Amino acid sequence: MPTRPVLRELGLNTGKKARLRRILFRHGLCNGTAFFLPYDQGLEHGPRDFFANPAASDPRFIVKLALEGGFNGIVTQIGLAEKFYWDYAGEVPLVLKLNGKTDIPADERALSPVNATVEDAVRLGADAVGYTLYVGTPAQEADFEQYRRVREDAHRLGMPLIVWAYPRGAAIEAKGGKDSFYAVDYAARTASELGADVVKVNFPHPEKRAAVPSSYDEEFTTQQAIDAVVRSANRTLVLVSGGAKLGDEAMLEKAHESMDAGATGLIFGRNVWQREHDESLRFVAALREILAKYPGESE
Ligand SMILES: O=C(CO)COP(=O)(O)O
Repeated sequence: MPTRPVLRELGLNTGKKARLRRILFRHGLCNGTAFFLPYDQGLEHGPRDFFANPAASDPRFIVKLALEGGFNGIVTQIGLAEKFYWDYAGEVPLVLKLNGKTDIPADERALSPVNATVEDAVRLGADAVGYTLYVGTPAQEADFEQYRRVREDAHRLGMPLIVWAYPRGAAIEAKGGKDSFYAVDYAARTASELGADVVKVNFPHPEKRAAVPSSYDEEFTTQQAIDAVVRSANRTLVLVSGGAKLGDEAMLEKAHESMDAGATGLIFGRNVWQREHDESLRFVAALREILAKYPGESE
């Protein structure tokens, strides 16, 4: 079983360490695990994601949920951070997403353009920045180059860098798809090799296979698959994403398996906020009970 890396093993400079500690421990409010509330789906998927709970289209609904649910941070694009974070600045850590795109064009040549800078994140009082890296698309080369500049700025300004490592494109589809074990494992390794402090991955599905024989053909359990993904990320902290809304039992099971594998935490959006406020908080409390079993070290 892989072990979860601790802060001193991550090669952080002082600013990154200070900010990551603020996120993971929140001055004693949190236990060294991470539970993020992402809120960039309005850009990435469009307002249809709010149909299930129209109240969630208001960013204030999300920040209230983040505060009452004891989240380690919220994730937004710059427009919402500029207009809504002022009221809550310093109360809940902000992760500023630096790139993003709509889902209107097809994914095949996916490249998520940068629309904000690490300097913006510093000005807004953010404790981390997020970058979506599409692994395996024909635009990968340009993506790596764009990413390199963000990584350099994040290092210079002491800002933790969280990489949304998303396998995409026809080559990935041929090898089992974006949430196959192959694709998620490769994406985790890529983010680690390219210097991410934290990587966000989808939960791997070992039953999704390539059409042609591959090294991922053996029968793997989901636990073995997520163990391997965390091992591939090595000294990059792993966050496991929620994805489209599933049954609560399935989500709690996913959370258990991820934490057992050595993940640092969870980043669940739609599964949390596509329901009314009290119902969200009940679900969050069940997830927090799981995270409470995996306290981390502060050094
Ligand atoms: O990280 C995420 C979006 O940025 C994950 O969001 P979902 O849980 O809604 O898939």
